[in-house]
Amino acid sequence: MASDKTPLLEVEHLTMRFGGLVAVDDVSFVAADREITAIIGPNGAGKTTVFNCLTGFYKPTVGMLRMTRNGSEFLLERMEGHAIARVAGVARTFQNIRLFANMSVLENLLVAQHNKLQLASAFSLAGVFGFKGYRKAEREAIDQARYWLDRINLLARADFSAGNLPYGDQRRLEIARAMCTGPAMLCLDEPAAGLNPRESGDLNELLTFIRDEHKTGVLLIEHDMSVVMKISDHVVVLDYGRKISDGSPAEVRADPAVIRAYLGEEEDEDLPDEIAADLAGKQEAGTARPEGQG
Ligand SMILES: Nc1ncnc2c1ncn2[C@@H]1O[C@H](COP(=O)(O)OP(=O)(O)OP(=O)(O)O)[C@@H](O)[C@H]1O
Repeated sequence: MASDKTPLLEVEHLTMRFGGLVAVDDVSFVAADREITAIIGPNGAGKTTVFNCLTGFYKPTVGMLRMTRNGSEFLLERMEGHAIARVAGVARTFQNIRLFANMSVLENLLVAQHNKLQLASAFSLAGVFGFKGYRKAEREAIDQARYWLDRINLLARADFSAGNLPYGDQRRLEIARAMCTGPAMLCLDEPAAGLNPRESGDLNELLTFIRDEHKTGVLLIEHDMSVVMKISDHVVVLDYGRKISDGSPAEVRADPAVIRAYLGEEEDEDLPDEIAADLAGKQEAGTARPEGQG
């Protein structure tokens, strides 16, 4: 473990089997609070399965997932997905964009705050009668949405249909939507997929802002090494479901086990430096922008 900071998420001996296939095999790591932790690895390494276990999509076959929020501990493997999001404060985005394409940009951010508004409406009565508490909650939800739209430079397009935004803006709107839920940990599944270099730069800036200004832990699955190596505080590497490396970006980048996993090298402890340095470039070249986007 690379960091001595406060643990936010402790994953212990996580194993997920699908019949005879072991998608995640005895993986342990710690993601610290207020840090960006990246989970990387070749296709099929088990990264998304880890996310699915964390967010309640799957019940792990074995293992413990302990989340600490404001001094309270939550065992995620025992919780339902909605409680993981609402009580433990784990927010997530997916590999494919899941905005409400026909709703406006602003509405997408208000929908994310539905739980808060529902509580304030006493499950509809106070909302129907326009009670003060509800109106206040509604104003706060709009303020929160406007704050994040300003942050991602979409305030002027608040009334546009989300589905008509350029691809990179949609990606950042998804992150803003997740942040409107006030999470303790933000889980992002390949947020840089399909982004051009300028959009990747904007993404890096947004994620470091979330970490530094909102003191939120970020867990990131990412293939784009220009993003991973630039902004991560800590990198965990999976291959065939097993953890093969865990450390700072520099440590992981120079780890022969990681280079072998990515480049398919034979056992060789003396890999030349340029191959290690090449790792970033090769991964970048492999990232394709989805067809018809942006
Ligand atoms: N619901 C499922 N049922 C059966 N096998 C699954 C299921 N989900 C994932 N797998 C398998 O588990 C393995 C790990 O998949 P996973 O999607 O977690 O990998 P990944 O590292 O996220 O890959 P990628 O980078 O391609 O998204 C793969 O062999 C995949 O086919």
